[in-house]
Amino acid sequence: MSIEVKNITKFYEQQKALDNVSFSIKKGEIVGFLGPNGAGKSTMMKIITGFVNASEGDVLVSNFNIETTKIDAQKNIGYLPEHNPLYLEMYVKEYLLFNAGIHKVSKNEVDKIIVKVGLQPEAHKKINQLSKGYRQRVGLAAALLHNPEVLILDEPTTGLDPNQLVEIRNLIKEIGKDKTVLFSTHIMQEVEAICDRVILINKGKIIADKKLNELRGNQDQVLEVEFDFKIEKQFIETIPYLKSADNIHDTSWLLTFNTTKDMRPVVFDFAHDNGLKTLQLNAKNKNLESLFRELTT
Ligand SMILES: Nc1ncnc2c1ncn2[C@@H]1O[C@H](COP(=O)(O)OP(=O)(O)OP(=O)(O)O)[C@@H](O)[C@H]1O
Repeated sequence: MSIEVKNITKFYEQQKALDNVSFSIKKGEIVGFLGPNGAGKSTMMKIITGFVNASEGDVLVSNFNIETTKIDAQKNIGYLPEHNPLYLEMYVKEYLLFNAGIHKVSKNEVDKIIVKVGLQPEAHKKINQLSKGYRQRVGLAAALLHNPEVLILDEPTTGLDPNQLVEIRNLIKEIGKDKTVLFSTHIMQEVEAICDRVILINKGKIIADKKLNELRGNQDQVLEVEFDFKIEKQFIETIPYLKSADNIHDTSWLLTFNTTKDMRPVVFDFAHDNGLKTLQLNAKNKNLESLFRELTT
């Protein structure tokens, strides 16, 4: 395992920010850490990276305990904190060389990282002359310099315009091909765009830890269908996998199925075989965004 979080609880004085949180992330996974404001995402990331101590529990990064073997653990971690603290008066390359010095990384590596994160066009500028998207690239470059196995990115896309957003998401996806990545966000679409697993946290507790397709697969399938004639409910109930059928009005029905199989062709054939015409047939499934809202409110 690249990251193992075992029964972490964190108190800030009386307030419990994390409540017995456990999860593990395998080498090479990109995991979205999703939750509303104040859920405990940043606190969890600060504990994983060793900047804050837990009140209870243990974290291992690349098998090193973050509290008892902090230096070894931190060698394996690249961290982009929430507000990406950069020295704004420094030139991009100067800043990265400064970081390279701290990690005892060669100048050569700095040039490679600049190319990797697409900073070449802006590398000659001062950091305070850069757009937010390019500042994020500088933060990412600094996090990647010592070639860590694990990347912890705290809301890396917050405040970016739509173009920069797509660029940074693609970059994270690209970097994630050979790193373990945990990144936080409160945007479900972002998780869908970048990763295949999501850990959902709310009020300090993990409320879901699933592959995205499992999350989707757990949902009932809901179809809204309109026929050209009024029919009896018991007639509709002969359709397989039907969980419930609600008559919205005269000839329109809301059908809920308990299967992942696409039921639209089945409903269409049912109508055809029984001399009915299908005037409308729409999938009404909740998207993951509304599922997230349901789980966290
Ligand atoms: N240093 C601190 N002292 C006291 N309370 C804190 C401290 N840092 C965080 N908290 C509290 O702990 C809870 C979790 O905060 P945290 O920043 O971890 O949430 P988050 O999920 O990262 O939120 P956001 O999405 O808004 O960044 C919040 O109620 C917050 O007010």
